[in-house]
Amino acid sequence: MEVHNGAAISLIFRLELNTNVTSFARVASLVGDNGGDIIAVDVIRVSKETMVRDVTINVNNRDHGHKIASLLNEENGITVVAVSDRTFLVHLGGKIEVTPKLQVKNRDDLSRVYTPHVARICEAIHEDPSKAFQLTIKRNTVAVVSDGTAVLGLGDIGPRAAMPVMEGKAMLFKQFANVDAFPICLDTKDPDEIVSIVKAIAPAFGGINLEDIASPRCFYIEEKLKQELDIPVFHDDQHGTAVVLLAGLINATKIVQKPMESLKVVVVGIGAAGVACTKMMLAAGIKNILGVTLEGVLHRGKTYENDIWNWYAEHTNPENVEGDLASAIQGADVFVGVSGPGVLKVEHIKSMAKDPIVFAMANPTPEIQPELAAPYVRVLATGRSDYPNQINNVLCFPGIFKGALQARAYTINEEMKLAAAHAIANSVKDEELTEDYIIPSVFNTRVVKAVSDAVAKAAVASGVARRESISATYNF
Ligand SMILES: NC(=O)c1ccc[n+]([C@@H]2O[C@H](COP(=O)([O-])OP(=O)(O)OC[C@H]3O[C@@H](n4cnc5c(N)ncnc54)[C@H](O)[C@@H]3O)[C@@H](O)[C@H]2O)c1
Ligand SMILES: O=C(O)C[C@H](O)C(=O)O
Ligand SMILES: [Mg+2]
Repeated sequence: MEVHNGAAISLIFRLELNTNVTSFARVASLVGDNGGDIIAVDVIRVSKETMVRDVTINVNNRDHGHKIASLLNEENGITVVAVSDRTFLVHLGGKIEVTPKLQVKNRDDLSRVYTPHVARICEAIHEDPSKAFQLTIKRNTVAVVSDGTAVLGLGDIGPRAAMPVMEGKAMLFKQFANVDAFPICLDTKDPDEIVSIVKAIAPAFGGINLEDIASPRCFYIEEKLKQELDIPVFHDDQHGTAVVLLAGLINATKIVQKPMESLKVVVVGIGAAGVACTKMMLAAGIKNILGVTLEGVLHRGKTYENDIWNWYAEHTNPENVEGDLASAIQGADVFVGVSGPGVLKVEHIKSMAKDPIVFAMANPTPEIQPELAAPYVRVLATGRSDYPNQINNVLCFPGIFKGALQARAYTINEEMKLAAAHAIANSVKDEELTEDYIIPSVFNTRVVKAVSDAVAKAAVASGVARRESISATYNF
């Protein structure tokens, strides 16, 4: 079986065929024989002797694409005019734009949306700042803030390179929950500076979604902002991931018929996601959790430079196991990977308890390739959309913010996160539940509605809502 490290790349080859010399069938066989997968063909131009076609071909990686391009070019009667990567094409000029809600058609309209009449709106908000929720975009707008230090599993690639991910998150906020979101990538890694910038931009927003900020700084930044702001501040890589992980685990344990409290769980990568997932699992009643870092299993008897690891060692690993992943994973029921590619080996899985549950959630390349793990596991999930069971925070952040905004919540608290996790888990009905369907699809529109309703209700019940009469509107 072909094992690839990334998702298949879709390339559009613009080919000019000399129809006196060759035919399209020759292209198809050359591509097919060399492992390419033709998924679409468009005719661009036809003349007496030539035909120009755009042929969309899925290849394994860039080298594979280059190889197919040279083979086609070497063939008599075929000229490769251009090759475009479809993923780059969808990113040209960015992925989002600002669209006005109404048209300014005449001077009268202009005087209302802008000077002079807008001044009355400004004064009304000046007199009563809570009116910002009624009279500005604040009520439905979230800032997606990153410093580019932990972008997916790519690491510290900087604020410019982080933008495509943040634009993607903004797109998903809009498409799935009709929440407007702005990507804001900051050219600073100074935690206090980040806090003060986010605080300063907060008036425009109803919520702050922190994204891809490396640990341990992310904990300080989030805590400080939560203290300073009266709108929800939510580090997606921590809490969004933890919510979806818990949802997946609730359903996976139904399949293997093991009670939560009995589970032994190994978490690899004790950063933002790993810490939050662990806290969520502890809250769900799991007692035996072991955290594995590059230095080995976190245990008591050692003082770590990273303070959160000292907390971790205190609150997990009841038997105070030492050593590496191989020793930690013996007899484990669940593997949770939020680290990087290639961490988990088949040998590790073979040493797990019966019916192993493996959640290899590193992006874009999981801790083990699903094709390698599949024969040895009972339930397998990744963070990616191209395999079954996508455990990804996209199942949480649109709905949890929608619910929080709907309730005009001050914060997103534990009750709201738990409500979101159960709403996601319950979106898969018992009769639908299988090893390959423990978590609903991102495209299941029931999920956002279920999550936002449950979260808004939990906000009211836990006393953090500014608005108690909640009726959501969904424009999809
Ligand atoms: N599927 C999802 O929804 C989801 C959500 C959040 C994060 N993630 C993924 O989880 C990973 C971590 O993200 P984060 O935000 O927690 O980043 P982070 O930088 O806060 O933490 C990553 C941690 O993993 C550790 N690590 C890296 N390689 C390791 C290895 N081989 N063994 C042990 N530890 C290792 C790092 O030292 C660091 O402590 C990334 O790949 C990210 O894409 C997935
Ligand atoms: O961006 C994603 O796909 C999930 C998560 O936020 C991550 O950082 O990997
Ligand atoms: Mg992220």
